[in-house]
Amino acid sequence: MATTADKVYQSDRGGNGEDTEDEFPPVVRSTEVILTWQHNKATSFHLGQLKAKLAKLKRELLTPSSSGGGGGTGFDVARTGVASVGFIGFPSVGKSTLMSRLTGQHSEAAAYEFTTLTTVPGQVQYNGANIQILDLPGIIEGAKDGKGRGRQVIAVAKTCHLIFIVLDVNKPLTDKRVIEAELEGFGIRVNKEPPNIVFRKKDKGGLAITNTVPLTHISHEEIKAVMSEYRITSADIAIRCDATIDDLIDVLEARSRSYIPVVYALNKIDAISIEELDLLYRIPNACPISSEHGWNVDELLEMMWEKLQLRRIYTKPKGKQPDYSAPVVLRKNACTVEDFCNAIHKTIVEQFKQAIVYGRSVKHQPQRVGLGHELADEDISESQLCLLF
Ligand SMILES: Nc1nc2c(ncn2[C@@H]2O[C@H](COP(=O)(O)OP(=O)(O)OP(=O)(O)O)[C@@H](O)[C@H]2O)c(=O)[nH]1
Ligand SMILES: [K+]
Ligand SMILES: [Mg+2]
Repeated sequence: MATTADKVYQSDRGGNGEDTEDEFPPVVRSTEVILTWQHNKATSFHLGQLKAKLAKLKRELLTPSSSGGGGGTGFDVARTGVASVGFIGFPSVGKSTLMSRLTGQHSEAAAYEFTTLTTVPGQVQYNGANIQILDLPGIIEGAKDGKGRGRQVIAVAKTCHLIFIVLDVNKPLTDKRVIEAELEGFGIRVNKEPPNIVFRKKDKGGLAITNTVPLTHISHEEIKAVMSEYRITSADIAIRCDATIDDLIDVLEARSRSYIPVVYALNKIDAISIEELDLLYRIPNACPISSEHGWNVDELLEMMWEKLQLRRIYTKPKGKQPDYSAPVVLRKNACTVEDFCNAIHKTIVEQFKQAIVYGRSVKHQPQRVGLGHELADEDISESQLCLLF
């Protein structure tokens, strides 16, 4: 009796010169399909399980208690301002030179590696907002795994609202990918939104997996494998994006993930040609600069402002013009009228009834709004006295 392999062999040889496709018996072809499918199913399950295992191990490695000093405590500094920006990069790319240039705060810069040995904080005022800048020691490849003091350095960056990845344009562009991988390995997600997956654990009822878009990267088998690795037997999993296994794991590991915007500061452009500079401008989220000469740092600050997505709220004394010189600056995820009140004084909310707001967040100019109302950038709110009526 001819085996499948025999038939494939015969078929490959093309029989009597006839069309190969026609000679292939339909029954064998469907067996082939099933075999491949079963193989993939097993592989998928395995892959899902392995990825989940790996993610769990990594998390344990990054938890300070089990890692022997993996936390950022040693390098952390007191936070000031409405947002903080951390500098990450290989040694001697010019982080400290940039720090001194942006903030006026001196941070030792020199031609030898590891000049900076601890976090150096500074501050920049931009659009009326105080923004903290953190110059950090250089990291090397393998930092996330404990090489050098990289883990403490990346742990500080993980608590920042924005990261500047500083790169030396005279070095290979592959350095960009290496640094990104270091951050990713530490649970930082670079210029990414959390995956659109709603996960709800339940006491019973098994796994209910739904998807609103076709899934091209992940099968239900893989999802089940990941869940089994996490010992989750009952849950609602609503997938609303073309998710990968890694996305699913990111949702399960949400507490150890930080979604942080990144700007690539491509430094030392004074050492390259105009043609090379042209190429650098094509890199997304990048800003070519020369820290030493102060070239294009204005554009870098503009990008910083854009990425931080801060909102300026101007106060307006009743019957007078708004005070445009000193806005109350709020972050996008904390910009309600309540946040605004708390930014002025904690006791305001207790007596609050309504606020009078002018600007893009309201339909009518002005409009009376409650504590939950979200304010937009450059809104005007009548002063605290008028909040109470
Ligand atoms: N040509 C040129 N050299 C620069 C520029 N910025 C910094 N440098 C030089 O690069 C060297 C390293 O600068 P640092 O600011 O100490 O670099 P760093 O990234 O803070 O280094 P570590 O703290 O050791 O990680 C110094 O010799 C600087 O003068 C620049 O824009 N152009
Ligand atoms: K240096
Ligand atoms: Mg330095």
